[in-house]
Amino acid sequence: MESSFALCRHFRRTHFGFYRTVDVATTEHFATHCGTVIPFVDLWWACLIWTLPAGQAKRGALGHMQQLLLSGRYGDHEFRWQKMFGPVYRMKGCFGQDRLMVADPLALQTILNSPLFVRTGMFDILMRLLFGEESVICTEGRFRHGDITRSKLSVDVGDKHRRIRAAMNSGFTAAAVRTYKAVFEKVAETLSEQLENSPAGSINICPLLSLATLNAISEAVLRYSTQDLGEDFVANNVQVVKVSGTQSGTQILVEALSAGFPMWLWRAGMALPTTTFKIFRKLRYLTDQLARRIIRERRDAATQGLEMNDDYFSDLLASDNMGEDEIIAQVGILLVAGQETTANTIAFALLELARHPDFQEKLRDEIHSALGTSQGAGPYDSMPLLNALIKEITRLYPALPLADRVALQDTIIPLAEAITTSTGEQITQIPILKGQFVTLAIASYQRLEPRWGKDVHEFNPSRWLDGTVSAGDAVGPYANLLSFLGGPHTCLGWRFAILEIQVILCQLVSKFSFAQAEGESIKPRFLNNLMPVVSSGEKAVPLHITRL
Ligand code: HEM
Repeated sequence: MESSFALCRHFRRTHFGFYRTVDVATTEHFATHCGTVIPFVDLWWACLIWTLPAGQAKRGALGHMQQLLLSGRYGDHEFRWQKMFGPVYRMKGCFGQDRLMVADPLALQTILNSPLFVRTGMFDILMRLLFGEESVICTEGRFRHGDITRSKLSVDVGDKHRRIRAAMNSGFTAAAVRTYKAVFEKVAETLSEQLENSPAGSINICPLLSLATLNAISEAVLRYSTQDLGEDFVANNVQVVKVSGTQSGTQILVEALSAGFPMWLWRAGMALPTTTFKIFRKLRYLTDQLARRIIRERRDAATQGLEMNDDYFSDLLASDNMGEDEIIAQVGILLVAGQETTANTIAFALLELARHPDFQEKLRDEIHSALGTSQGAGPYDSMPLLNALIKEITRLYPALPLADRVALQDTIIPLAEAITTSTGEQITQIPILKGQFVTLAIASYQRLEPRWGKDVHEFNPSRWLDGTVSAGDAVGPYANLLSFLGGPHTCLGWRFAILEIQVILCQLVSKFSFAQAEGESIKPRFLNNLMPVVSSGEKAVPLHITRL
């Protein structure tokens, strides 16, 4: 450890001239993360920020966040910085905060698997407010001096996460997910009918996909159709999706300032009568009611001796691995985590198919011959073009292109490849000081030329078939990508999402042809999720869809 501290001091002197050691005790006050943005408008801070002289002062306060989060197309600046500075570099967050951008695979793997790095910032707060402290995504505990000691954080809380994850995993193993195939096929059929009945002209496929993916999770995991969820639930869900997809410089600054607020203040803030908070409060209320209803029904069925075969919630209740409150807390995260992420992935896939009609045609041929011989679990995993397409979309459009972490103590992270520092020195490991903010640059990692090929910014599914992609270490669970993250918090539903995407794409491409709507430029933007946005700033993928 001695040498690592020496290296830290050396690194700090040479490369972080003015870098400040943030004491763990004060980490929270520096938790001014802006990597994920939600439209909370804290009135006091908003007023204060609006009083900043427009233009330069605001841009100065935003640091590099302006370019990182507000560029016309996600990655315009970030991918250029990576080209200029390599896979690890320093940048300025809001109000002069030092941030380390990390896209090196070994460094990412180390951080994701280390208890010394915890999630921080608005994303974390949002998850706690929406789903509660018992939900699997929040069981890590928020790092607050006085609340929790460092050893407690890494041992007790890690144990709780492991226990809940293990119990929840029963519905997301490869075998369990295969049983959802019929549900996905039914969802894809409903979607096809909706497309057939849509008026002629271009159709924005995003709202239909959002409903389809909500339907898939609800049917597969809860055994409820969207009708069973109720109109109120579905309408509020549409609102949640809408309010989550906005962003501005003021919002980023407000969030940067308020991300360090204690949770009790945030919870109290949830009572404010703003539109956003009302929608979020309703989501919590409705998911809580829904969860209680499900548990009541399952308990009643058990009392009456009714068999509930392959029912996820009956299994959770029977297993005794989670308390009732813990089970209730998982309903919201399950419904929300897999909805927009999956819907946007399918929307980007259809968009790229519309942009590449030749590939679309070849894929259609593959689907027709594979589905003609379909047996049992279906041929989805053995369709090369389909899977190359899904991997390529997942690479280019990760739902979460950035994730923020803070270091709980001084440590060293190794690099897969040496980097050259500002002083010309070559280093193969980076000393990290406690309190350092680290951004996991997921989208940048997925555009590293040595790993994915020279044309990393192009849509080229063939890279997955012709040996261009280098095997490398297993960083994430799927195709070495980090779109489903990695480490203990790897997406619980990644297999579910892949099968759902396979089934929906197969049905749609076999029945319809997709072409771009003229004159519309669609770009990926990061508004909580990476999403397709049209020139008006709205989330949309308008396509000409023709029944074959
Ligand atoms: C293309 C679709 C999807 C993508 C790209 C995706 C991505 C992610 C990512 C990046 C995380 C980590 C978030 C973090 O810890 O900061 C995550 C976590 C999670 N995802 Fe997904 N997800 C997808 C679909 C799904 C589906 C369909 C479900 C469930 C049915 C699901 C359930 C979850 C849950 C429960 C977690 C929390 C896991 C934990 O903290 O242990 N996801 N997902």
